[in-house]
Amino acid sequence: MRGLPRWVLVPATLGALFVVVPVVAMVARLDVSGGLGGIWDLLTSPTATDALWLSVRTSSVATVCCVLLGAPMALVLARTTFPGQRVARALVLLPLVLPPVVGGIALLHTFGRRGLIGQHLSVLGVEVAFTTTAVVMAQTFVALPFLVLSLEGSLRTHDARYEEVAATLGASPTTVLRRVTLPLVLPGLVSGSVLAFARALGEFGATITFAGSLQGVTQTLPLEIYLQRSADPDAAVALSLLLVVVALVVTAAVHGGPFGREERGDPARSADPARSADPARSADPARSADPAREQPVGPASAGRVRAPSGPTTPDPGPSVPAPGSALPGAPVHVRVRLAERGVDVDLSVRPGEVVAVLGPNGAGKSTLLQALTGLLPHRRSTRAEGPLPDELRVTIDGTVLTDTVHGVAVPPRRRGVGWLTQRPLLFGHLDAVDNVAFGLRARGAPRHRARAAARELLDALAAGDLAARRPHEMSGGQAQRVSIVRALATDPRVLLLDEPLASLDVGVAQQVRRALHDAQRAHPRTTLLVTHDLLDVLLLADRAVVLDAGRVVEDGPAREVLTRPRSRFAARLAGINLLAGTATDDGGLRLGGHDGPDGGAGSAGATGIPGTATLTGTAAQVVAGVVADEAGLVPGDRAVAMFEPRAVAVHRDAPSGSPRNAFAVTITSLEPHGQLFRAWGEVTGPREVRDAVGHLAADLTARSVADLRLAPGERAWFAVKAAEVEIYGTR
Ligand SMILES: Nc1ncnc2c1ncn2[C@@H]1O[C@H](COP(=O)(O)OP(=O)(O)OP(=O)(O)O)[C@@H](O)[C@H]1O
Repeated sequence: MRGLPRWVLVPATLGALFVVVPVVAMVARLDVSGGLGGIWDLLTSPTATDALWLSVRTSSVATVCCVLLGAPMALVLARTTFPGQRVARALVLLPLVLPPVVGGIALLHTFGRRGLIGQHLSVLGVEVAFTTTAVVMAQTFVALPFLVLSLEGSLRTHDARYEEVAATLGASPTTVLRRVTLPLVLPGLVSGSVLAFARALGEFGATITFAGSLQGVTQTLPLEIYLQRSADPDAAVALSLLLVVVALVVTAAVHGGPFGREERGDPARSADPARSADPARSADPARSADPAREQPVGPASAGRVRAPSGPTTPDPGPSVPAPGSALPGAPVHVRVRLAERGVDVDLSVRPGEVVAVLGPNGAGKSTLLQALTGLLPHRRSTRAEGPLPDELRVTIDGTVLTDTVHGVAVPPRRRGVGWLTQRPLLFGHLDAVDNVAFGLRARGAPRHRARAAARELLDALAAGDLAARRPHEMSGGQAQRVSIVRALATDPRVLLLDEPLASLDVGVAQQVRRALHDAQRAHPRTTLLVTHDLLDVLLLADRAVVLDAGRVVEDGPAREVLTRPRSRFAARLAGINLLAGTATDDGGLRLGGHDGPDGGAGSAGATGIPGTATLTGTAAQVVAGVVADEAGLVPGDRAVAMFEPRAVAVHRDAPSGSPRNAFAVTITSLEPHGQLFRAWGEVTGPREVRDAVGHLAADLTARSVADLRLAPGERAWFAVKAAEVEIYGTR
């Protein structure tokens, strides 16, 4: 009863009684005066055994027909979209709402001697109506929706990305269906089959209408019960009981068996690091951007790593070159212009380069990666769409993999692109070895060789102890490590990492980061890494690209982007305050005046005192600072002013005295930051100033927080000396 209100028991009990009492009443009605022998004679009479045997046979065949027809129907309904899909689903489920007798009439008009199809079959000497085949057809007609509904529901609750990952590992659509989709939804398929069998077993109306009632041919148990009702009511009750027992045995056997507990083999619920996730951690870059929270990763095990086998020759032998003797990865060029998603990005990546793709939610990072995997739904673009039609173009190592203008679309399995997501997406019905071997087998390697190679790779990447474990027996971090090995096993030319550490605890993330770091050192691959974590950028990336609103707003060497950010997102990630504006003629920064650091609007009037202005948050727009030597700024150039949170002094009242840059703020959050507290304040004042400054961070001691009585929602002033402000150009 945990979590449930007690009153629920009342309707639940009533419902159970509503089902059970009539069955009990029927049993009570049984005439046992002549002893059990009399009942036994009734049940074993030739008509009864014929009917039972026919029912079991036809229901079994009908169930097989339901699986053969219904499983593809469920797949199409759950995994595709097409015009009229709702109508199609309604039609498929029609037999659920139709009285069975109507179904029988419909079948008769289709397959009867003078029916739509039956008349042609008749010519060929094939009669369907009033045969055992007609019984199976009637049962299939009424039972099919049960299987489709059950399986479609199961498919929809399972993440389709398991199948997408399998495709990127090299599996053909049929292999994905056979080795991933069906095992994934097997419990749903079995439940659907049981439902279909039970429905077929009890079928009456359609059968009697379409197949008639001929003993041994079409007279199933429900028909026999109906006929006995007037001839011998006791026999009808005994046979009814028999039907109940058969239905109960079948249902109990399946539900109590290996498929009864769905979660046992359900990878969607296993090894999901999201279980231990701290959502706030990945949502706010500033929170995770604290290098003090983790120790740097060392290349300790890089030299031990051995190479994964090639995609078509899964020989587990070759060693990876020592770190430094970089195998050049493949050069990548990707162009994504999708009006629907507001994304317009053109990116080239050098061979072996690791590019961190940064940006706020909805910036277009996943879209960029999807374009590379070949999983982004698209259609061929035409010039008729306008001057800038949607366009996807992907080349890897000079080979065009996607080109919507020329209609090129190489499927994910032939791209040589490895894809790692936030969830490990390990296949729950396979152990770690078989998960890693999956890609090799999909490329034709014999099972024993693929497994041997997988074992060696797991050992090489320090995950050998997990070899025999299924995903639900692993922690989130262990599953993610196995997932990395699986992605590397097919030796992808390009590796796409879509926040693979985002849901992991700090310590676990460190292990997984180490695994990635070691693998990259041992065998450099061209890599795109989507992350919100400063450490990922610092330790894994050569270059950082910042996206905002579907555009590249910053692109440069990773360390430079973090130490000299030009976009607000990168500044926030790096824990730096960044203000955008234009250079003044005396070394200051006039806020706003151009599109802002991330392309946002902003234009400030020039009423401040250049160079030494105090920002009141209401009227002044010029920030005083020190212009970087190499900036070479001329007045009017786009520029940013940068200062560290620890350089910010916090006051409750407007500061006076020496000239300072001062900002009126409303405190939005306070969070621990190492030994200090970091206060975030939203700048108040005219829109131009708010656009140019946004949020500012200030670091202060716990004592200062207490003395100032700072709390979210309180007003305060953030002040920074001009000497602490660095000004440099943005283009
Ligand atoms: N299937 C889709 N159909 C239509 N638009 C989509 C779809 N998926 C994403 N978008 C839109 O495309 C834009 C880019 O989304 P995308 O998922 O690439 O962003 P992201 O940077 O990866 O965000 P996040 O950090 O939240 O994952 C967003 O405006 C989003 O709403």
